[in-house]
Amino acid sequence: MSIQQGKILIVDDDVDVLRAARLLLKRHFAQVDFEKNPQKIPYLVSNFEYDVILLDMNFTRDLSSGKEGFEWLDKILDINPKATVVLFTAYGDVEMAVRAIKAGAADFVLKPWENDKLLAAMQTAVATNQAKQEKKAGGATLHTGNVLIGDSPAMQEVLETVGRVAGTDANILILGENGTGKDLLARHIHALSMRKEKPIVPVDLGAISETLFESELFGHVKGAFTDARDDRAGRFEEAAGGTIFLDEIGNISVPFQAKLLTVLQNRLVTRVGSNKQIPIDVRLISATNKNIQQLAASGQFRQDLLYRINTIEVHLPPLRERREDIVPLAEYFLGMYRKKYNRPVAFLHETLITQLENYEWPGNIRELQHAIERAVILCQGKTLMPKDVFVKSTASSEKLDTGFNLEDMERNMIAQALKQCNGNITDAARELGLSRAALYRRMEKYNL
Ligand SMILES: Nc1ncnc2c1ncn2[C@@H]1O[C@H](COP(=O)(O)OP(=O)(O)OP(=O)(O)O)[C@@H](O)[C@H]1O
Repeated sequence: MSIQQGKILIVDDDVDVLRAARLLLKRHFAQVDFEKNPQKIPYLVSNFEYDVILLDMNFTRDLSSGKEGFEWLDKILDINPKATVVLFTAYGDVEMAVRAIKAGAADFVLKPWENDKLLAAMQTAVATNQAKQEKKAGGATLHTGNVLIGDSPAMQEVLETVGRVAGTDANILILGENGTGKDLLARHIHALSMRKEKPIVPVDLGAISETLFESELFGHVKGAFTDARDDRAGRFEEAAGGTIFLDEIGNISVPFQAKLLTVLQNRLVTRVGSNKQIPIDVRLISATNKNIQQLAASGQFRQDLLYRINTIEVHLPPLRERREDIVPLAEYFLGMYRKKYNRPVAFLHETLITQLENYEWPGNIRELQHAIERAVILCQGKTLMPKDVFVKSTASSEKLDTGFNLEDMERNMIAQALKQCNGNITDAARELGLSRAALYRRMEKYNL
């Protein structure tokens, strides 16, 4: 028996499954980590590189539809679009397998599993992932690269401010519309700080349910509630020595604002179900796309919490207010995706440049990035033309007359939800019952 190179993460809330799968896989792969709490997935996937993630489809919240597995799959692919995920389920059927593969999973294994089958699926997945990585080694940057482009005067001002404060421990609040680069800027600040050797732990507060809020942020002890089978550290403890990035902070309810404020004031957390106070050592960066001053003025956001988190306030301007960055960003994404997809295209046509510069980019850099990615895939020649980037949507006009079309209906519902929520992604995702990542992927698919 030989040990294959490969780093595997197993996520399953059934400890027996974890133990048995790990025992089997450990005999064949160099490293096998396991985690029983799916809420840890974003942290693990952001901070460690796994060749394959073996993901349970059915966690305690919902025992058979696999919905939770699909949501976690979406999240993983949002953090790392190149991740290789194999889904694991006791309730699987062919239909679910097909949906899983369509949603981006590499494979599907049924529980109870046959050792040979699980092993074969994992070996293939590891090999596929390693081939993908070798291709990438030609120099292509990750989908969500860490390069921050910003030569415009507006961005230079932002970068100058963060350059001055990154090395201090000051709390920073980043304000900006969806897709302006708040997450990227938070990582940039962390990378410039004295805490850079320690983790940055992102927490999407818009995606955490009220019931999980406290246990997620502050941790819990065994027996604190029905599913608390072990002691677990919260995100504040995980970020020890590093940075905690509280994204979508404008979304939390007033009672939780009070709890967060107490933790930030006392710099102590108490795990749910315990009365022991644990000191925390973190740098706090928060972000929101909401008008937080207005929320504070109307009583929806506590003024004292706002004072606590916005020692330094950084406004990330929308792309339409830094038009000088549009072409450098477009060129950067062009280079990144031509390598990723191995396409011949290398130039932006002059007319396209003018159109890119004049467009309003309501979805900001994320919209530009998706538009260029799609165009690179579609473009046949060496020069990207306006028609490659500004594709007219055909979904409703061409297909509806053939009768009901599921894709058209989905597209229309998403468009309506976005309109109703004034383009706010978090609110629209909630209305539609989707994760933000899933909504982004569909917006990209339907060119919305
Ligand atoms: N200045 C930049 N240079 C290069 N890439 C950028 C820049 N700003 C943003 N991006 C890219 O654009 C995409 C969106 O950025 P990011 O996720 O940081 O935005 P955000 O403001 O946090 O969005 P949201 O509010 O929707 O969560 C990411 O893929 C990011 O890497």
